[in-house]
Amino acid sequence: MAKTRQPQRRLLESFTIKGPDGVIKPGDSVLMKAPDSSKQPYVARVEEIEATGPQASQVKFRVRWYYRPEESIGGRRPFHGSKEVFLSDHYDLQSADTIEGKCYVHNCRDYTKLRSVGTEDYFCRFDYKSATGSFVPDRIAVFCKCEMPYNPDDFMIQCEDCSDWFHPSCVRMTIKEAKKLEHFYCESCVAENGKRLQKSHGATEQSEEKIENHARHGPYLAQPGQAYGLTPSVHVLVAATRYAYASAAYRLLHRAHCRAGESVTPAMPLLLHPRFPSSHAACGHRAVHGDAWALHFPDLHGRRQRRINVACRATRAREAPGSTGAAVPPQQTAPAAAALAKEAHKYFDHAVVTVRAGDGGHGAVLAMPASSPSTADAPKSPRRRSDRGRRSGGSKKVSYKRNYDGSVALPMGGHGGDVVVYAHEAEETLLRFHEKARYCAKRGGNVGATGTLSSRMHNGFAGETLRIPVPVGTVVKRKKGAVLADLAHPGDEVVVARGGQGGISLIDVPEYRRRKAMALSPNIMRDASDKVLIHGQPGEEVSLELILRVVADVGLVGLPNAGKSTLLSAITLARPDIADYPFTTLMPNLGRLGGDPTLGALQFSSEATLADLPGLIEGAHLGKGLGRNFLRHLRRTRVIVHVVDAAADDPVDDYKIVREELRMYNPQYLERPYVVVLNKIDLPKAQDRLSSLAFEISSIGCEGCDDNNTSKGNLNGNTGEHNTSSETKVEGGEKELGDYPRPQAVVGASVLKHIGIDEMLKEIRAALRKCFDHRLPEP
Ligand SMILES: Nc1nc2c(ncn2[C@@H]2O[C@H](COP(=O)(O)OP(=O)(O)OP(=O)(O)O)[C@@H](O)[C@H]2O)c(=O)[nH]1
Ligand SMILES: [Mg+2]
Repeated sequence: MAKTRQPQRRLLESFTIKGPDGVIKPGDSVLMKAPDSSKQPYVARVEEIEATGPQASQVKFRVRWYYRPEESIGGRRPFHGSKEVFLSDHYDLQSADTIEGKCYVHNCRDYTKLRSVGTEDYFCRFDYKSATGSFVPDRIAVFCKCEMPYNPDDFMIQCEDCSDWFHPSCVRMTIKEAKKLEHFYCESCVAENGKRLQKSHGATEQSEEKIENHARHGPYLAQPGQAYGLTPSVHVLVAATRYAYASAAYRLLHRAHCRAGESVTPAMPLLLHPRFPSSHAACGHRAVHGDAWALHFPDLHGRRQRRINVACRATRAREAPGSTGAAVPPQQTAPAAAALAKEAHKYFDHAVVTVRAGDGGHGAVLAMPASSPSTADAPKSPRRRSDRGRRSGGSKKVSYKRNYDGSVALPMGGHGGDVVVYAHEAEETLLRFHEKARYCAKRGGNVGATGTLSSRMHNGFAGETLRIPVPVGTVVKRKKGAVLADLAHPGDEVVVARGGQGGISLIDVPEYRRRKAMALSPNIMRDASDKVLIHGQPGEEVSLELILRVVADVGLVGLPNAGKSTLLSAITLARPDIADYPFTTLMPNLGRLGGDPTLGALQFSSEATLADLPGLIEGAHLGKGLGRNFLRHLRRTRVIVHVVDAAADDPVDDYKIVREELRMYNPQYLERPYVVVLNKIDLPKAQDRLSSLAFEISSIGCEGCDDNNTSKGNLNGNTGEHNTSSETKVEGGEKELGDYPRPQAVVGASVLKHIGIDEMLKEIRAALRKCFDHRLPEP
């Protein structure tokens, strides 16, 4: 039998087809006719050109197919571009007749730089394994807060600060609006802005630090007329970033030395408290808008005198009254004013924060694995013929996790993290919430985005709950809304924002396999609108108001310098600042009073927490001095202790001033049991008039009306209070001071010299016991 000779095969360097740019070489990309003319042509890369004869029909192309997203297992995903193709490991031999023309497959970066994208332009960023449906690389960088891989078809905007990219819809903008933007800053950069503003003053930071150090190591008594020369730029910076500092100092000056009509002069001594810069000292104080003035004080070692020119919310420059050149030039005050307007007051007991729970993680569109029995039903297409054998090889039944009803349990995106606020004993103030006012919990994890359904597939991990500690006694409420919780005890907590639910996963199956797949799971992807199901739900975002009410049984009140802090330090282990100038105490100090050993423990044990409040002055209820900010802290106290300086000019008047301020702020404070301590009786002036003072004070008030005072009063800290959203002043009661109960006791003491302490403690404990008595149910 004659042998048939195989035609000799030779490789060509190029082959020319009809049309412009018709020379095709190995490595070029080509479009190849689909068997169905209504379909898009296939894209392939030419590997070799071989010819078995001179005719065109005898030329064959060895090609490597590019897959379109629709043709891949798992199908098109939201981040796939319309011109995206994947370079597969699927090789084929195709006749030269099937080539339609040349095309260009760019890498992703070059593609995004194209000025115009023609019909023959494509891009490729993944290699694709057609047998398993896996991609190389299997992970790519994600952008935007929705954590989507980049889709070149989607318009995105870039934050000028952090350089992150965002979809306009994810930052609540339309594409049109986004295109109009000249500058864009993302939310987190805007929130950080305050800090950045300060950092931008790098050149002057050192001077500022010195000033802060100086203030921290005070107090200092400045000498008049001496100046420390800071450059003009520094003093503007001081005005811009140290508002609390400046205005607090100003207030002291004003309080101590200025009467109506007088103005601040540089000849006045000035006291600076170490805690001014970081404390709430300036809260409630409103220096005259546009005022500029000079502060004089020695440096840390007392060697040099410094002068800082400051402007308080200076919208216009004006010469400091009687100052030695303290006027702030207008061109320098303008930026300062802008910065000042942005700077918030720093209340230690009030803060507004925004919290955002984590978004739910995304589910995924999963493909049935190749080993699924239904794969055998795939239609026969010329280009898939070559790898059919490989894919249908495994007919082993795959076991999946199943729900109770027998359907396949598909993995879900992780739940977004909740936000919880809880009371923690280690926290003392809300000051840190002025530094950082936005808190975000973590989002849930996504289900593997390029996954194929397998029995080992897990749910996305749940976002961690964000737990925010606040001081015990903090009231958490929605901003301008309802109270969510009163965290009065350590460990109390409230969930303020709930994380979003994770998205579900879907099985993506072609039409011909759908019926079988439906039997497997109810989550069969039908159309593009199902995307919503796979996206995790957004986490809640709420603005919260945090209001701290000190939790104390006994409140110490009195004029500045009366000796409240000294009293606290004498009977508890607390060590508050004590000094012979007004407003030494700027924040309430707490101390724990031990139980009375003679009483035994349990309910009549007189263990109690004492709060030493900053000094009250006349007009405190209207915001004068520091007092009004702290009157709210009496809300939870059961007993009030009035500390009166018995050596003062008019102690009775001092006592009445404080009582009147309490009445004007909240008349119910006057209904609580109270003890008056006539302090400083070690001084001869006080000793001489002690008995007359005690008589006079104990006769202020009505007899007999104190029997029911504790029941009306706030025994548990809330009863009968005006429980409004913020601390509301109860305007003027009908009653006069004389209509309220008399003191439980008036005791003379010298807390400094430890005279009369025992008697004073006995009276305080008796008053506390009285409260407990009223709390007990009737026998
Ligand atoms: N002689 C005498 N001086 C006292 C006595 N108690 C307090 N002082 C002095 O009074 C001054 C003021 O004391 P503080 O305890 O700081 O007064 P305060 O009421 O807490 O003052 P503010 O915090 O400013 O409201 C200090 O110099 C104390 O030494 C006392 O019993 N006798
Ligand atoms: Mg004090």
